[in-house]
Amino acid sequence: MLLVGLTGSIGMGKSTVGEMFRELGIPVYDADAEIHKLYARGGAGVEPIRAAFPEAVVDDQVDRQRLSKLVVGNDAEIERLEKVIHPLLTEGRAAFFEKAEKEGHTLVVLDIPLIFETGGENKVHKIVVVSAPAPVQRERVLARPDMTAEKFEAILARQVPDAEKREKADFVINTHCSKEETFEQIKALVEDLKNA
Ligand SMILES: CC(C)(COP(=O)(O)OP(=O)(O)OC[C@H]1O[C@@H](n2cnc3c(N)ncnc32)[C@H](O)[C@@H]1O)[C@@H](O)C(=O)NCCC(=O)NCCS
Ligand SMILES: Nc1ncnc2c1ncn2[C@@H]1O[C@H](COP(=O)(O)OP(=O)(O)OP(=O)(O)O)[C@@H](O)[C@H]1O
Repeated sequence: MLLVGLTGSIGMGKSTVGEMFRELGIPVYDADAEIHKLYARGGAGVEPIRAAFPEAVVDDQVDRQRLSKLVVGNDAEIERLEKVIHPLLTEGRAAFFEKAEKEGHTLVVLDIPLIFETGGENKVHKIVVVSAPAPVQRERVLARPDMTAEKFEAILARQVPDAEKREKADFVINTHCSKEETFEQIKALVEDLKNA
């Protein structure tokens, strides 16, 4: 089974492109959605996080904002968090692969926002990076509710730069165009990958 990593910096169109793969019948594993499930009330991550970061759990669920304040920008604390979360993610991913294999899929997509930042690039066969010019990215992100220029700059500063992602990619999807045009790029890419 061919494992394709999908990534891109904030606002570049990763979620939109992930949906396009799904529309074409390709199973997509969404790392961020899995983390949300782990952190929700009753999720498998709540008690392990409570043990490691007691202040991050409120009302029996993980408060991402609080957790973020405790770990983001502190390498040692991020590492401590990853030691708790990554084994749980690995379990869920194994279940995803098993299901896809049973259903006869030969190609799956893993939507992993921080694939380069977390060393995930060695765990997939091909990497697709979604990209658009910086001013387009900025305009998209600043249009979101609760977003400020400061917040955007802080997130950008912690992500591997777009230029470096593009360099490391096997395929770059341009999202500075209509969604129809992006969908055409995805259809062509899927044909290429299936014939690879
Ligand atoms: C730290 C958490 C709570 C922050 O959540 P929040 O919703 O506030 O923001 P988001 O997820 O977009 O992350 C914001 C920024 O935090 C930094 N960051 C988050 N996780 C990591 C990490 N594992 N390594 C390095 N930087 C990280 C990045 O700079 C990122 O851009 C969350 O990202 C988390 O639980 N991360 C641990 C799980 C993980 O390794 N995720 C990576 C994707 S698979
Ligand atoms: N051709 C295109 N392809 C993809 N997205 C597009 C395109 N044209 C406009 N957009 C818009 O750009 C925005 C990209 O948002 P999306 O949530 O897909 O990005 P993301 O990379 O997943 O962001 P984040 O990293 O914050 O999760 C959306 O509002 C989408 O409608």
